[in-house]
Amino acid sequence: MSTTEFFHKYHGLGNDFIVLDRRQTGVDVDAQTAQWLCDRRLGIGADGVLSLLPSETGMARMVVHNSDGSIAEMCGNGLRCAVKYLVDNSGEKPERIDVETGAGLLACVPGYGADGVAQVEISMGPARLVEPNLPSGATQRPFLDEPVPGHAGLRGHAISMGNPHLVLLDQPLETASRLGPVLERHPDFPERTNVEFVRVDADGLTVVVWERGCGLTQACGTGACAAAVAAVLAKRRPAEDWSRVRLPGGDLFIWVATDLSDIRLRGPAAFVFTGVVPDAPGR
Ligand SMILES: N[C@@H](CCC[C@H](N)C(=O)O)C(=O)O
Repeated sequence: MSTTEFFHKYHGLGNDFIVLDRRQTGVDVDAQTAQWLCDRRLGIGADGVLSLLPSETGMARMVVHNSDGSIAEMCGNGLRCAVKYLVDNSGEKPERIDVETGAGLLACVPGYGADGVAQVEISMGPARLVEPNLPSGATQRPFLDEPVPGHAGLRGHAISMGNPHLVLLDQPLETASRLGPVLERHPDFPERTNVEFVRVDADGLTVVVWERGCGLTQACGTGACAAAVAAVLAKRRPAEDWSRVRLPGGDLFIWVATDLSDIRLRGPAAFVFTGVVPDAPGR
């Protein structure tokens, strides 16, 4: 006998997610189910599934599945959506909540509007330059403004926000759909990578992201953070100041500590609809 489970659809600047509140059972979805739920023709449709699981240190532990079923260590837009779900359904208006993620326990400060949480500022933790999921994992040497092996003329910064990013500064944004899928699977990134195509503007950045496990998205929070970190390291944007990051779905605001020990992300989160999780085909 199948039991009724509700899903909750949210988005952050058009980067959309299915939230499953599994704090009672503690059971995550499997890769195949996540892939099917995200399918825009055969399932509910989303860029990812956010499973909210019990946590001893935070209000929940968030596990992120990309639309291809793979697990991501972290998701900035997804975390803002998870915070909106958790707070709006708590009956309280806390000044801050903590959520456990693959990038650590992260502090989230909700901003309230007429319909509950309207935006969230997250302390995303440090940007990491030497990590097992980056090229630096093999060399123990940061990969910053280096030629991308096998791609003449391309230079990149490899930055982890928990999840891996290859940031290409001054790379024409329209090359994202052609180069993104190839670079996502670059052999120097052992766990594949997200890829940011970045234009540096006078007052901020314009970014298109090819996301690992989902392709082009309307916005990517960790991608915006990685792009801002690369721009600070390249001395193209100031540290310790808010930068506007323009994405296809709208704007995020990013703050980078000089020593990269704290990166902050601010942006909106919106509720779309709730429904009953359908039975999987063939069940
Ligand atoms: N859209 C997200 C990132 C989601 C995970 C990413 N595709 C990965 O595999 O690392 C964000 O807003 O950060």
